Amino acid sequence: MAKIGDEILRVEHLKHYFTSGRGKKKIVVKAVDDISFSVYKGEVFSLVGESGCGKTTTGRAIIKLYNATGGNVFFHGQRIIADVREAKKMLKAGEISREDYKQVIYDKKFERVVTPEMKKEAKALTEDSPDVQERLKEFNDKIDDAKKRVGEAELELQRVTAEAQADPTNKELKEEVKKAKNNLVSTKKEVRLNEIRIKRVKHIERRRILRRNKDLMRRMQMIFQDPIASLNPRMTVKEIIAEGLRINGEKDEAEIDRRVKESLKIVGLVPEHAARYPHEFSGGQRQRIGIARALVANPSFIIADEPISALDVSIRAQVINLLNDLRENFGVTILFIAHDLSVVKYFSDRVAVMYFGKIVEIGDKDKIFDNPLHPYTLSLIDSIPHPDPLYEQARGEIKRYNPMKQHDYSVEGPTLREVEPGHVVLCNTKEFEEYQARIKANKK
Ligand SMILES: Nc1ncnc2c1ncn2[C@@H]1O[C@H](COP(=O)(O)OP(=O)(O)OP(=O)(O)O)[C@@H](O)[C@H]1O
Repeated sequence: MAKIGDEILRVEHLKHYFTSGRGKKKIVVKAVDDISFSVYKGEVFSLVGESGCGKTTTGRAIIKLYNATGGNVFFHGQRIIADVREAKKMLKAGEISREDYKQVIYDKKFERVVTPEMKKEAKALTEDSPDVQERLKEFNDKIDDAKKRVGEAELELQRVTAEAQADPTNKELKEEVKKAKNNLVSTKKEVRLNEIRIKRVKHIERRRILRRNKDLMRRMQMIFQDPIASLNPRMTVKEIIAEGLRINGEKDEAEIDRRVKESLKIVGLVPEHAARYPHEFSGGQRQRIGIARALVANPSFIIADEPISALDVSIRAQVINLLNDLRENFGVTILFIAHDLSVVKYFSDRVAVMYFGKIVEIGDKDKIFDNPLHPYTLSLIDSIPHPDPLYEQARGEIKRYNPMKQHDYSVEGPTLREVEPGHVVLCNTKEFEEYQARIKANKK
């Protein structure tokens, strides 16, 4: 098992709402409704839940294929999604300092820097940067000082020119005019020089921000559910895999070639495959191409959105084993989105269970599968088909989750609470006590 380490991703109160229609006909679908969790280096963290509960939307919001409605997301400690509205509320309520609020604004700009308006945003961000502000102030002060001296030099030149005109034979005065002219030119040059310095500082900062942002987001990659729809049929395998490298500025053809071949090899394909088109491959091979495309960027974190559900049962295990190898050999952390619980049980370290846009339970795989607490998790686990047909026949009807019947939130609503170390359940106080009693009884 790979060593599990520091927090690599932190999701705080993430929301994603889809809206359609206007006015009275406006419909809001709260696909992801205030979810929080962390993912640690080297682990496989699975998001499970029935179709439509918001798993895919969560993955897409994290990698910024969607613009999140609210919440914060940190990746390698850097905020990549920032909630300005929430921060404003917290500032008003005195819950955060003005400095913290400014940081959120700064991060919001950083977040947007990966969109098409990259350069524009980086420019705005540059002008806000405290370091840049300090340097710009230094140069602006120099410009102000030099401009003052330009004014003085102009007056001096006028004065000596008038004197020289009044006394045209005076050689000394002629010399003074020359000196005054030179002084004016060099002082003007000083102004110009500092203006250029300002431009350069801004330019360098802008480049630095863009690079930081690209480098960071490149470390997060996604593997999609449908390997057919997610590969451009008109591009060769090499072009598909190399696309990400080219977008990120790689121009060296030999290097591109080397990295494409390396990625193909890791996913079990051969270099000769690079010249072919996606339709020449089977479903499983196409998914391998999708994985190679993600891998070429050397990611630390992969969001695998139902990567095997569109594949033939016979090749699912191969793709899962490949993902497992990536984790073992390259320390890649995986957010695995799936509804096939038997795969999740085999493949995950920790599991989060989602129901209608909310997380209802998070815990180590063993806790979720052997000792589920939330009634929705119980019904989900209960619905896993058992390999023994006799057992299947005997177990009777699967208990369906019915939130209206199974909870009483009339007095107190639920919040996510830690019922035992590393095991969090959505519950109110009464349920919390029941769950704790159940854990105690199970331990006896
Ligand atoms: N582009 C969209 N526009 C409007 N509603 C959407 C959109 N995409 C998803 N939804 C809705 O958001 C909710 C969550 O969908 P999502 O695809 O995230 O769920 P899921 O758990 O990944 O489901 P599945 O396992 O079927 O992929 C669903 O009610 C879905 O209908």
